[in-house]
Amino acid sequence: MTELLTAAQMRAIEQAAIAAGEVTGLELMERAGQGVVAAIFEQWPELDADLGCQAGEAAPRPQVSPRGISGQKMGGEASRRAVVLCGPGNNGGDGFVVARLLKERGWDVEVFLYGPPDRLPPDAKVNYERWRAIGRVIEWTAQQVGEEAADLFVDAIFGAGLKRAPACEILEPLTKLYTEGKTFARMVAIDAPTGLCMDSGRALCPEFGAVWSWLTVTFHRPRIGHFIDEGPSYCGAMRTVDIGLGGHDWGEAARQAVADLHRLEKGRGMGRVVATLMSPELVSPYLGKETDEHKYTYGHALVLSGGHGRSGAARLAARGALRIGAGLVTVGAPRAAMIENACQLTAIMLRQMDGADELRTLLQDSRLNAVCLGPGLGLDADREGLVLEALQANRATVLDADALTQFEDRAEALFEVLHENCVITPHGGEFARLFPDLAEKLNAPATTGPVYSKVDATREAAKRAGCVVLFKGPDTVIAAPNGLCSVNSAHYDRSAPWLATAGSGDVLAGVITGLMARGLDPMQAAETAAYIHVECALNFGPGLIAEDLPEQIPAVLRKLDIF
Ligand SMILES: NC(=O)C1=CN([C@@H]2O[C@H](COP(=O)(O)OP(=O)(O)OC[C@H]3O[C@@H](n4cnc5c(N)ncnc54)[C@H](O)[C@@H]3O)[C@@H](O)[C@H]2O)[C@@H](O)CC1
Ligand SMILES: Nc1ncnc2c1ncn2[C@@H]1O[C@H](COP(=O)(O)OP(=O)(O)O)[C@@H](O)[C@H]1O
Ligand SMILES: [K+]
Repeated sequence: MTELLTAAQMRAIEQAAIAAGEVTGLELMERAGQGVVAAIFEQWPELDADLGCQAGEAAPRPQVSPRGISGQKMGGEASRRAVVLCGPGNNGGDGFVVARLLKERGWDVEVFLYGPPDRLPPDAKVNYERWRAIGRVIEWTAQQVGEEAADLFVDAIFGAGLKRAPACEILEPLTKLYTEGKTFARMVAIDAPTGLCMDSGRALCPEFGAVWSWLTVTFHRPRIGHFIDEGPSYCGAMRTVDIGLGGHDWGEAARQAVADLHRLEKGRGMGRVVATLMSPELVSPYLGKETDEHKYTYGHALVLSGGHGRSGAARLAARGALRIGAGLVTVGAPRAAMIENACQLTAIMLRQMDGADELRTLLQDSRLNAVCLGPGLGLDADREGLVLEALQANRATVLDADALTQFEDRAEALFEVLHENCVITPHGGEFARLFPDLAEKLNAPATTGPVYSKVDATREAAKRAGCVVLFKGPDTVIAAPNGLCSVNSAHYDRSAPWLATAGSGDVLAGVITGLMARGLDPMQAAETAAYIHVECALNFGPGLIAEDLPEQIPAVLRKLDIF
């Protein structure tokens, strides 16, 4: 399990290990530098002379292309030359270690320092001196940095200590190098690209953003900002290096802290629960079916259809619910949409259902244990009654799309009736309709950190709504009212841009509904569905349309070893 930490939590873990005498700061810095160098050669093996690669060989295309620009062939003349850009703190200290280790491997290394050497913190100062014994340090000038060329650039300017937007004289020359294609070769960020808030994934400098990197190497555990918002675009590819802090099981400690809501609210200190990064181990292990059971064991999901010509979204959701293993799935359609639904449904059942009264009658059947409303539902006045009726019936309920938009400007009315067995699944626009103040905070320009993040916003929304909120995107954030939070990332090796297709969210809503029909609690259903949804997209690959998603579920389940 991967816990995503805040910068403050990471600092606390380091300090605890140092205070306990397990390790010194200097040792951690040395391991960090070693880890960065190892990660560089893992990412670009052609740079490792020991592997016999030729100097000046072309760099492979990075896994993620900042701003979509693909990797470029680098100049051969300047091969094995590194430019290490050091800042005034311990991030700079890591940079001096990297410079020394590269020099020891025969590299030509140029080191720039931003800030006066006599103000470096102690560990960084030691490594500055060690470097000075073998190489020179050039005082930072924007002009000189902007003229550099190298096989490898190392961003060791700011990491976890970043408090405000870096000065223009730092970011401007790096932007110049980037736009001129010089850092296309290889730019590696230590801990984080300079300028990126590690808690939020937001860049602090409105003019220059943060440093576009091809590889970011962080330590112990990734931070939240590596996985949400703009973070992944700036980070390029991600590697997390073990620096020997493994004894601190922060993940478990953080989960226990959930019980203490007072501590949760204290803000960004030690008590704040971290988010979890979704991974296969966190997918519910209870998705298989047992030999002796029958269909009603696995629940009966009801998906409400929109009117004539608007019923496709409900069928997508229903298909998702059935494929994930709900025992039975019924589409409830208004009279006008009965024929089109009947023509296209087979294993999924169909019931005519016009209006809230008929929904109430239908839900007298207690076996209908999960309801999905929203996909294609429409915004007619009577739709609100359907949503309220479904919520009053106290079933596991998933609200998406129109069921959320319906309550724009009247979100409080919805929050009053939402209950703890609900999941709401807004995309950015729907989130802003229900939580305009949170969306405003999230989108407000920020120049000082830590910045209010998508994790903060989703957790606050869940608390306010009193149910699980799944805030969609390539960085889907899922939060429960008790503060539990996870991030389902479709970045790095899980990049799934083909999910940006009409109807994919409808399938997700259906899969969550199917899982809740099967008895999963709302948080687990939302997390599991979000993970499987991205896996389906990855399994299918390019050309994906929403109809393909449910059809990938069997293969994804097999891959997860679920039978
Ligand atoms: N001993 C340790 O605790 C370890 C620290 N490590 C490294 O240390 C880094 C954190 O070091 P620091 O806490 O010294 O912080 P940084 O090196 O990230 O920042 C240096 C200092 O710059 C100042 N600053 C912040 N924003 C600024 C701005 N916009 N303009 C000018 N100055 C600004 C702050 O006072 C900050 O303390 C990590 O990112 C990691 O790279 C690693 O070596 C692992 C071990
Ligand atoms: N670039 C992307 N990478 C990965 N997932 C994405 C991307 N864009 C959208 N998604 C996912 O696709 C789904 C889109 O849902 P939504 O916006 O509700 O679309 P629709 O209403 O058309 O179904 C969400 O699950 C979202 O997380
Ligand atoms: K950095």
